[in-house]
Order: sequence, then C-alpha cells, then structure tokens
Amino acid sequence: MGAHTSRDRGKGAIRKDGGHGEAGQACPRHAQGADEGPLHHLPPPLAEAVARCRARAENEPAPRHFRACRPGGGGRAAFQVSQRSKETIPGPRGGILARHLTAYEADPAGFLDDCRRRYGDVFRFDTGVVVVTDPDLVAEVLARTNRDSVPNANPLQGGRFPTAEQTRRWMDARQLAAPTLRSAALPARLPAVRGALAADLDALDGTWFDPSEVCWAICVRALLPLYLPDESPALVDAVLASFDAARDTAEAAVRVPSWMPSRLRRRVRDADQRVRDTIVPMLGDGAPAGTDTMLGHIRSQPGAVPGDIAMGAMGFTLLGAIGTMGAAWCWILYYLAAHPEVADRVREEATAAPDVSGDPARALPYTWAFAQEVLRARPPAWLLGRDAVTSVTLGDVEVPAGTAIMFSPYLLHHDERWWPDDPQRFAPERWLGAGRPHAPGAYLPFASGPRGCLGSHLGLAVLALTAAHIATRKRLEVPGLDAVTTYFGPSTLTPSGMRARLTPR
Ligand code: HEM
Repeated sequence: MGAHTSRDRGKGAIRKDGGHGEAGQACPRHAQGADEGPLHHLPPPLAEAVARCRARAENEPAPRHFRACRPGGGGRAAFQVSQRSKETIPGPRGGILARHLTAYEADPAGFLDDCRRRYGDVFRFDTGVVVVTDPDLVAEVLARTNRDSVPNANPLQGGRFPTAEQTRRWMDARQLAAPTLRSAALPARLPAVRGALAADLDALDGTWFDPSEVCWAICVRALLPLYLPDESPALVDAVLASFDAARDTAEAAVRVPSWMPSRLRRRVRDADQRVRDTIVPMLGDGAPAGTDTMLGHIRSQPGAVPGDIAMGAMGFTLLGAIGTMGAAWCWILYYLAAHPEVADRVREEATAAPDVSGDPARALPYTWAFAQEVLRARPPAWLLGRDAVTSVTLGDVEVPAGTAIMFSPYLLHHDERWWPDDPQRFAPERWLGAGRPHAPGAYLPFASGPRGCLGSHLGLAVLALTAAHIATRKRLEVPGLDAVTTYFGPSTLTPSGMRARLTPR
C-alpha cells in the first residue's frame, strides 16, 4: 500500500459528472497515457470497498455474525441487519461490508449469493455499489455500456470516467484489432500458437511448478504469433512487466487521486512506456509483416493509422488478454487432473482427430466443451462491473448516476435458476446437446455487449489446444488436489496452493 493511508482510499471514488480525462489515448482505461494499468486487472469498486473496510477494521474488528454459505448451497445468513433502511435499493443500512467483512473475505461468492437470497437480484453492497444477479438485467447493463455506463474506472485515475473521445478512440482500436482476433482469421495462425504452447509445455517436463506462476508467460508467448510474424522476447518481457505492475495495483485495491504522486502509478506508467517503446518501432518499420498478424494487418491499412489506435490494437488487446487467459489456463490443468475420465476422453478425441489446430471448435468438440465448462465452473473474470454515467432503472430499482453496478459471472454460472442441470457438477457434456444448457445471458465468461471480449474464440482455442497437448503427450500430476483452493482475487479467479508436474507420456 506504500504511502496511502486509509483516508486516501475511496475518497472521491466515483465522479458523477462524466469526468475530464485527457483525450488522445486509445483505450479509455489507459486514459492519460501510461498512467493506467491494462484492461482486466483493475480492482472493481467492490474490492476497493473491501480494502476500505479492512482498513477500518484494523482498529475495530468487524462482528462475526455472518454465516457464509456456498454458492447455491441454500442456507440463510444468520446475521441481523436493520430492515428499516430508507434507501430505495434493498440492502442493509450503511452497506453490507461494514459489519461482515470477515465473512465476505472468507467466502466472497458465498457471501454475495447469500445476499441475493436475502435482498433479491439487485442489492446495495456498499455506498455507491450495487450488485445485480439477474441475467436479463446484467445483459441490459452490458448492452448499454458506452451509453449509460462505462467499464469500472481506473483507480489510479482517482476514479475518473473516460471522455467520449477516449471511448471513441478505443472503439476504433477494437475495430482495428477485431479481424485478426476473430474466429475466421484464426486457422492461419493457430498452428504457430499450438507450436508455442507445445514448446513451453515441453520445457516444463519433469519440473514441479505452480501453474499460477508460469501461466502468464505461457499465455503471452502463445498469443504472440497472432501479433507478430517472429518471436520477440523483448515484447514478451515488456508485456509481462506491465502485467505484473497492473496486477499489484489490482491487489492493492486503492484509488489514487490523479494528482497524487504514487510509486504504484509510476511503476505502471514505466512498464506501459516500455511496452510502447517496444511496439512503436515495429509499427514504423517498413518491412513486410505477414498480413495475417496484427502487425501486418495494421501496416496494410490504407492511409496512416493514428499512433494511439495502432498501439491500442497491438498492445492493449494483448495486455487485456493475459490475466483472464492465464487464470483459465491454470484451471484447465486443475480440471484435467481432478477428472481423469474427462482427460481420457480429451485424449481419445485428440488422438483420433486428423488436424486439431485448424478449427479446434470443429475438430475437438468434446475438448471445446471441456474448455467451456472450465470457464463456467471457474470464470477468471468472476466479478465485473460498470460505472453508471447516468441514472438507470434495473427492474424496479432506480440506480443513480455514479453508482458502480457489479455482477458476477461466477454467481450466474452456479445459479440453479438459470442452469437446469445441476450447476455445481462439473460436466463438459452439458455443452454437447443441441440447445444452450442455460437461460439466456447466464453464461458470461467473456461478458457481452460493445465492451465484451474480443478474443473469446481465440481464448477457447488456446485452452482446448493446451488440454489436447497435455492429455495426449503428458502425464499430469497434481498432488493434494483437495487442498487446492479458489482465490477470488480482485481481478481474477485463480487456484491457490496448486503444484503440478508434467512428464512425457
Ligand atoms: C479464456 C480467455 C479469456 C477470457 C475468460 C476473457 C474474458 C474477458 C472479459 C470477461 C472481458 C470483458 C471485461 C469487462 O466487461 O469489463 C474481456 C474483454 C476483452 N478481452 Fe478477453 N478474455 C479472454 C481472452 C482474450 C484474448 C485471447 C484476447 C485477445 C488476444 C482478449 C482481449 C480482450 C479485449 C481487447 C477486451 C475488451 C475490453 C474493452 O473493450 O474494454 N481476451 N475479456
């Protein structure tokens, strides 16, 4: 936390007037140049609220009245909360955390699930923070992103909203990046992705490793063939440094007013600058870059692409992928080890498939279903949110402008109301039927709407190729599986306490 005091945290957390960030940067979450961390790794307001409460609780421990329950496991909270609140949004007076921090920290998803049983599908969590657990309402919020709301503001910006110009430029960068990342363009580059994955997995042979330590580098190297025709250790290092800095920011879960000098911000800024310094010369280089890579695609545009938009497509989309990709990659290993019968089926399918990398969705339907199920059971982005820039109506609840509207893909994915076939069970086959195995909008590992994931098909492909390679070529050992726990981090969901070893089969 460095020099930040508890009083600094949360002050001026959400602006209600639309903010005044500086224009000219591609990604609104990177507004003001290098001051912001990459996408995905920003602490949601809920994490900040927890950090705020934790700071208060250092002097005055919270009463432990709350009995957390497992998601979907029934059971009611045993605590007494005043129901006399005059607030229109259901929830206890003063927010939930003030009295139940320990319970929240012990089981964040169970706690939220208990709250929704108690207060309904839209409830007030903390000052200026509501949680929505109904898929239709979540879909509505997501569909109206960039109009009624923006993705949660960056805490290193003191919670400033992006300007309309910043959002427009980021949307231009997204549009520029989309053709390289979307499914139709993938077959040309997937063999290279598969080669990079195989090389990294082979390099691990015989070593005990913690997946949550190696996954980030493996994912950057696996995605790089989509961006560049050749390897670039300099870019891999720069991206990983930037990712690390952003992850530490997320873990710190503090809002830093934009005027305040901060070591954390300087580290993020320097790391971002290194990414820029590595990419900019590539963009300017006249040599051909292979049109099926992001770099080649950018260079082949008629007319000059503005630097910030090229940088957005080339750098920020890659940075945006790592946290979620890496976390999902860890869970692939976990579930292969936890369900040997599933691993056997993946192996049989991959062994029989003539070519697994052209389009793994077609060539490996069961393995694809396995990857989808892993993302259902453990969605890396377990908690997401939008900041309302105007007042919005959610069902029969009025949410004022400036409110952070949070939703949890994890909760949606484990809610029996939306999943008729026991959502607590790990069952890849649920994805093999003709229809969708869930209510509309209840499967959200990639969010949705104008700010949803650009790399969903690519992400699933990397996961399926990883699973196929391990199942066919490796013997996977994960001792003490029962002791592996789920870390509900401020930005992603990762396995904690997991050790694995791969040996050639
Ligand atoms: C299994 C892997 C992945 C998962 C689970 C995942 C998940 C997500 C989620 C949940 C969001 C929405 C965040 C929000 O609404 O605030 C998102 C956005 C995004 N993702 Fe992914 N992602 C994955 C892989 C990738 C890959 C491979 C790429 C590109 C190489 C990518 C690039 C992006 C970008 C550019 C955004 C857009 C953010 C914006 O417009 O603000 N993701 N992803």
